[in-house]
Amino acid sequence: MNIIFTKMHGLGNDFVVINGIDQTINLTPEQIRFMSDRQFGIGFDQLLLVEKSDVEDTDFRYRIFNSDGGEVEQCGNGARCFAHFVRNENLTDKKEIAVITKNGRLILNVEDNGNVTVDMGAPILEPAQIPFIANAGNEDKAENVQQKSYSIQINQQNIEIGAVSMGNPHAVVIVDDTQSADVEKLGKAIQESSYFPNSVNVGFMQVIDRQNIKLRVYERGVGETQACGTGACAAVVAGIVQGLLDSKVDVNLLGGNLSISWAGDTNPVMMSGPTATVFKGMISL
Ligand SMILES: N[C@@H](CCC[C@H](N)C(=O)O)C(=O)O
Repeated sequence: MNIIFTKMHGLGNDFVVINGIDQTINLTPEQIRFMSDRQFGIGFDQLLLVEKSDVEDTDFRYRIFNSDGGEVEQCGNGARCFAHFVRNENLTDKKEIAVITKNGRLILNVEDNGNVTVDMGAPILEPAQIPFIANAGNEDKAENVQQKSYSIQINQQNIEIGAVSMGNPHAVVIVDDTQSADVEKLGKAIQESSYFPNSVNVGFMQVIDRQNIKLRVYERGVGETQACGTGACAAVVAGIVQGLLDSKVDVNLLGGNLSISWAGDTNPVMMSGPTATVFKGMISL
């Protein structure tokens, strides 16, 4: 099988994007893992598959696979790349594009300056829906009820986290300095803990001031990436809930900056940022 793909990235979070409307694509997790390999394959953090939508008032279906081959609910940087991809492939000429993901509906807006603003929907803070088990392994502790932050036990240490779903699960740890944070060791330990039954993306946030944060993210199914769009949204939501941030925040990730805003409650989180197309290619499987 020959597959035509486009390599894209959003702030260095890189993707292989495949037009599954003009090509018949059925990939196994093994094939995705092979393609994601940076030595033996193409190399990417996520594979994005564009399909026709069977949902009313929605232009496309947008499927997301991590480099470990697992299909996931949401990808913020990917959504921005997706918007440019469907326009570049002449699949649409719309500037406002509605897509359905495993998690629900997203609205993408291609701005005149080329940036894409995504309505990421309202964040979910209710533990059971993230899913997050606040009292895992210690059922006599406080119940699994919504709090501003939670203390969890990781490697015999108490770690304070914010827990947020942006369609996919996120834990947010506040650190003094993202540069010296033990992103891989702590990220992996939180991911593997019984607090998050579906695993979790772990963000390490340094609050610079009320409108600026630095963020590194250890992603589920990938490891540390240069940027994570849903991670940026989750970190800003966690910071706002804890009273540390204003409603509009610049998020400085390893690969560059995203602008995130949230007016609280059931309002949607808005994410704005750039995308880039790197090359087009064909792979034979
Ligand atoms: N890089 C993404 C998130 C991709 C999915 C994530 N690794 C998960 O498993 O939930 C983004 O930009 O949001």
